[in-house]
Amino acid sequence: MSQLIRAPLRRTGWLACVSSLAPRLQVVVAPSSRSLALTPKPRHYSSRPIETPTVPTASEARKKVTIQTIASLYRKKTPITMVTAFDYPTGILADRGHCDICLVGDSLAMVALGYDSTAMLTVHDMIHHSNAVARGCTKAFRVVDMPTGSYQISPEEALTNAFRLVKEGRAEAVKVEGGVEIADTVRRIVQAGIPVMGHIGLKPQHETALGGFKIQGKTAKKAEIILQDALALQEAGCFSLVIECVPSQVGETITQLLHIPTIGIGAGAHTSGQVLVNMDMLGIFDRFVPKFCKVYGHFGRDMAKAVEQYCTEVRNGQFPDPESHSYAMASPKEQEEWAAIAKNYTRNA
Ligand SMILES: Nc1nc(=O)c2c([nH]1)NC[C@@H]1CN(c3ccc(C(=O)N[C@@H](CCC(=O)O)C(=O)O)cc3)CN21
Ligand SMILES: CC(C)C(=O)C(=O)O
Repeated sequence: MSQLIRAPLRRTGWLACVSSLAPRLQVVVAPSSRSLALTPKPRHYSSRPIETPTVPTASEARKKVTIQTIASLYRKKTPITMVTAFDYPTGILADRGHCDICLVGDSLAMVALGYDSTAMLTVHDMIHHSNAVARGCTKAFRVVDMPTGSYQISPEEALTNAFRLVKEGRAEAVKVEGGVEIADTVRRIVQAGIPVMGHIGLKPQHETALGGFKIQGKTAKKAEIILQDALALQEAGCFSLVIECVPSQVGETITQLLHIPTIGIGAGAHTSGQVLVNMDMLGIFDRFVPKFCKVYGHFGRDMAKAVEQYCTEVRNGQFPDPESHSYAMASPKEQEEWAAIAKNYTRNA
């Protein structure tokens, strides 16, 4: 036991979980080589635990969020929380933050891949990112954006691509932007058993047609078109709708007129839930910050500071520390022998 887990003095964070599992795994004494191969071996980490644990244990214990959980939160008028994720660590973050829904949004094109818009993303890109998120996010309900061009050609092609996101990308639901014009497509996907989230108001995939990321529904007539889109998507079977960048009154009234939950982003305080892009609310993406976004931490700045400090310490010899960040030979005797061996070698010019 002591050889397998060299218990550090401070057992915190993930290492605490690993070492607390170890005794249970250890009592399995393998009677044959076959079962030996099946016995899970505790992993040995010689690294120290991180100083500040990031795992509140209660979060690990929380139940899987399903589509019924979402419906139940909506019935109880409990605000529904959604945050975006695009890879393994941000998927973990969605779970540890106790988010109900984790959205693999196509905003990842801008915040994770550095594109100027979401237009260039492919189904393959979304599968790649969604899979990484699914490895980190196992509790929140995972919704994956269908990239532009993957659902507009025909309902058949949309269904094929939705199934790819489910089968290859482990999506639990897909999200599509649009209204009346995509209702048949939504119906087709829903009938095949894949939950669909709609997205109305500002549709970032229509950016060039709209002339930019602009507030939608500022006049009563334009707000009514958004309402009609909402009703068409509800009718087609969407389990929920994102409403983006509309006046609060529009977000509120549409929410009141629907019997499915609305998730707002820049749609005021009276939608059934809220969503933000992770890198915006963490203060990491700073190419632009939409007015609707609240920045909850300045991690971009802090991360840059940390990398800068590391470089400074390497340059001035402070890192690595000869004790805490370095390894020793097996014994002083081995060390002496190694020095003696090294003397037999000369440096090539
Ligand atoms: N980082 C990031 N955050 C997002 O929320 C986001 C993306 N990327 N990419 C895809 C879409 C684009 N979105 C955006 C982007 C910018 C604004 C924005 O700056 N809007 C103006 C409104 C201007 C007006 O019409 O008056 C604002 O001032 O908030 C809004 C939504 C939302 N999505
Ligand atoms: C802005 C949110 C709702 C989204 O669709 C995305 O992240 O792509």
